[in-house]
Amino acid sequence: MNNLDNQMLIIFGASGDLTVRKLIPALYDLYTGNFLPENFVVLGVSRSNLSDEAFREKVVYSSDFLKERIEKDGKEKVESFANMLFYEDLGDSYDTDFEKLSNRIAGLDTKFKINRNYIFYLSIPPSIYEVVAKNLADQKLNDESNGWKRLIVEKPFGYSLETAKELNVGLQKYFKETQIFRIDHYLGKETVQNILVTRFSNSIFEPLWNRNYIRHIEITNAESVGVEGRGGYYDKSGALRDMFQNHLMQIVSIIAMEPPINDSPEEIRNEKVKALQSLRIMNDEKTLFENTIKGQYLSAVIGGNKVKGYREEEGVAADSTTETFAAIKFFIDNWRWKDVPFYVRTAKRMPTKVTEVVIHFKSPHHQIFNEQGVYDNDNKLIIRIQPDEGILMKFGVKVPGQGFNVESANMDFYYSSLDDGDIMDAYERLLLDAMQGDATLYARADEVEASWKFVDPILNYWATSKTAITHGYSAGVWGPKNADDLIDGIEMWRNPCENLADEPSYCVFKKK
Ligand SMILES: NC(=O)C1=CN([C@@H]2O[C@H](COP(=O)(O)OP(=O)(O)OC[C@H]3O[C@@H](n4cnc5c(N)ncnc54)[C@H](OP(=O)(O)O)[C@@H]3O)[C@@H](O)[C@H]2O)C=CC1
Ligand SMILES: O=C1O[C@H](COP(=O)(O)O)[C@@H](O)[C@H](O)[C@H]1O
Repeated sequence: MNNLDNQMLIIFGASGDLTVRKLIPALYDLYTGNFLPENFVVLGVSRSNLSDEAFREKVVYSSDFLKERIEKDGKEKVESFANMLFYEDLGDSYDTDFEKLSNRIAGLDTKFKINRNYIFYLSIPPSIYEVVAKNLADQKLNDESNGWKRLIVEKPFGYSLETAKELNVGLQKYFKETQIFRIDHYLGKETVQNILVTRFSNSIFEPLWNRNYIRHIEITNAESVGVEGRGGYYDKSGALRDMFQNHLMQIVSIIAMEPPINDSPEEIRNEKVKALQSLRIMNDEKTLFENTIKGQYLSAVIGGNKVKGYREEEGVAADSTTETFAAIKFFIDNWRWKDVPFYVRTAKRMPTKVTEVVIHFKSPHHQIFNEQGVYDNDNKLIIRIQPDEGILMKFGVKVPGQGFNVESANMDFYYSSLDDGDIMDAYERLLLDAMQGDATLYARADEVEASWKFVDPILNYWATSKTAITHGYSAGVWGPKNADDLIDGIEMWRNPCENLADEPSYCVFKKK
């Protein structure tokens, strides 16, 4: 048990996929890890008609996502967790019944001495975020004069700059910005947070972290899966909205930010937003044509199995031009990053699941030694966000023997090598932070808007211009060939696993 305030987590959309697959397992792990407050209640809310018992059955006892943990922990532990869960239905519409909901919350509050500390988690379609915020406010459930109130909002946060702004205004009518927690689960990943520590607690990195020493920065987010039954949603979204605008822009902001004066949520987010506000907006057709590539996966046979092409997926239009691959080259116009290209790509149906940031350092000003083998004359710092979380440093060493020949060597750190190397799941970490009132790892309104401001012109260009071609790529390769043209005159994308001897841990798919 820890010293968190007693509190209630009210999940809207409690019958949905996210609750079952992510939120309840994260809460279960917080419970078994003794992270929850002494008195803690979860109230699930949806339109479906469920009793408390039926809700517990659905999200705990018959959960595929808890199966292993439940088997390990035994009946008693599971029951005591399940007994914290309650359910209330809201009828057919989220427009009514909030008085009934408010009464239920008050009843549970009194019974479990919750002291009116509430987190409302919106795990519902974004179209009703504002309605729920309003209805909560009508019931004074936003009022912090007695107990604190927090509102967690799921992605997508808007569909464009305009809709994101509208949503911010809509929510801020009822909740103060300090009460609003916009979740981005990439910020909950240990390795994303570790970028801050790597940069700002090591005097060997930060002095080099600028245009004087860094040649370019590359970020790859690859998934081997396709749209996995989410074709209907994905076809209206695409890779740029689904991954780039939020998760990858968050990583960019942490890589690019200036040192904050301390580690408070506001200071860290102040610096992140400044980096996002310095993104060079691409407004003309020529720049957009030359710096953005979109692609869509085609059917292929992978490991003897036929994999569907994107347009054959359920819920996807037969003539869809929605991108499942996006690669963007861009610049950050500030003192630190002048003329340093950032190359960022994200895609589904790639050879493996991997997310990594590669800092490519410049070559020494004057090279006096011979190169040998694969040594390509520059140092690389590779931050493995997932899987095999860790950091790989590539540097030149002398080849043993006569002369001064140089080859590339690795210094490789794996989180799993730490004694306490167990990594908290992102949702577990983010829920715990919200329970503590720590918004560092949540996106602020201005960050979201700055990111949309950069992404909007790309989306508009892709949606309207004849020059914005959707390039096909076979499922299971590293995207369309054209994406290599983005990296001009330097080298190709660093496709992980091309040199197996170099990075064996990454590359299970190749070793099979
Ligand atoms: N699933 C995931 O992995 C991820 C989801 N998200 C976001 O989380 C949120 C929830 O996602 P997910 O659980 O997958 O969604 P689901 O489609 O599973 O639905 C979530 C809940 O919303 C309720 N609901 C659906 N339509 C309406 C409606 N028109 N009015 C009121 N309630 C409705 C459903 O319950 P009922 O019909 O009983 O009311 C259900 O409980 C979304 O905003 C999504 O974008 C973000 C990242 C990942
Ligand atoms: O938000 C999303 O993220 C997942 C990828 O998350 P990860 O933690 O497994 O890297 C992605 O599959 C999904 O399309 C997107 O909506």
